[in-house]
Amino acid sequence: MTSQIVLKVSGASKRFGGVQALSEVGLSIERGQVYGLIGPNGAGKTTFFNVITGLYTPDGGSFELGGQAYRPEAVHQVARAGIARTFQNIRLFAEMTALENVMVGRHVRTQAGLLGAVLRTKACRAEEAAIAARAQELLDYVGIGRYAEFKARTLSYGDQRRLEIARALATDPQLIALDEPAAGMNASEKVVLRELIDRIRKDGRTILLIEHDVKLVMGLCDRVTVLDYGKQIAEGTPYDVQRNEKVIEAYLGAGHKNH
Ligand SMILES: Nc1ncnc2c1ncn2[C@@H]1O[C@H](COP(=O)(O)OP(=O)(O)OP(=O)(O)O)[C@@H](O)[C@H]1O
Repeated sequence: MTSQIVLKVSGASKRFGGVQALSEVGLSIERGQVYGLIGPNGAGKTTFFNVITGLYTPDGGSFELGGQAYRPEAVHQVARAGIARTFQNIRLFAEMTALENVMVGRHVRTQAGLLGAVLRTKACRAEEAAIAARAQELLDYVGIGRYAEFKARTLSYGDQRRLEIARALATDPQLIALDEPAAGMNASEKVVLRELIDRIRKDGRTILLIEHDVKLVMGLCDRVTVLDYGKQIAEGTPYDVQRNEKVIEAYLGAGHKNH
């Protein structure tokens, strides 16, 4: 039976010199949930993402994905284990087309070896065609299918963010981690983004989200963890955390620049 808990993290810690960026942070995300990670600037949200996706080596903690222990030691291992992510500062291949960007994501899940690719074997060509077809489907799914042949850098900001989501979906992840997907979007782009995240959830995916737009978080998330100075100060439904005194203090307290 597949586990109902997609991601389980306990005691995740990470220190940078004198800064305890993460201090014993733990959370469990159930299949089909949209889970929010919020907190003021410098709270440790990006560090948490970087730790679970293998970009930073944690100082401590245990990590399970789909009921299996995994060690977040390298980005490609984590991608294979089943976490895909987007970045706060969009990271696309600017000179490649939208379709090619998504095809790169899909290659995580394919078999053809380097030799096959070089020799252009029949099996390899068939696989490549299937990858392209699936990539086009994903571009259609996120609403930018008509830009398949456009270079990534020529797309609008909102469309580049959608392209990153399509690329993440291409790896068929157990968990999709979105790092500030609404950053820099205007109000109408946010509405479309919200619909897209809702659709991804309805289609059975599980989503972890860092987001500063409180309205978006409160409207979309099933549960929320709040970090402050690397510590987890609250966990619960959006309704509950909004009323939590520690959370109110963290956002309103001195020393933080609020969004
Ligand atoms: N690579 C690094 N080297 C040194 N310190 C770092 C590094 N990454 C993060 N930090 C520090 O760790 C703390 C947490 O930073 P982090 O970026 O995780 O916060 P955040 O919640 O994502 O903030 P923001 O909302 O501004 O993106 C901060 O004090 C930051 O300066």
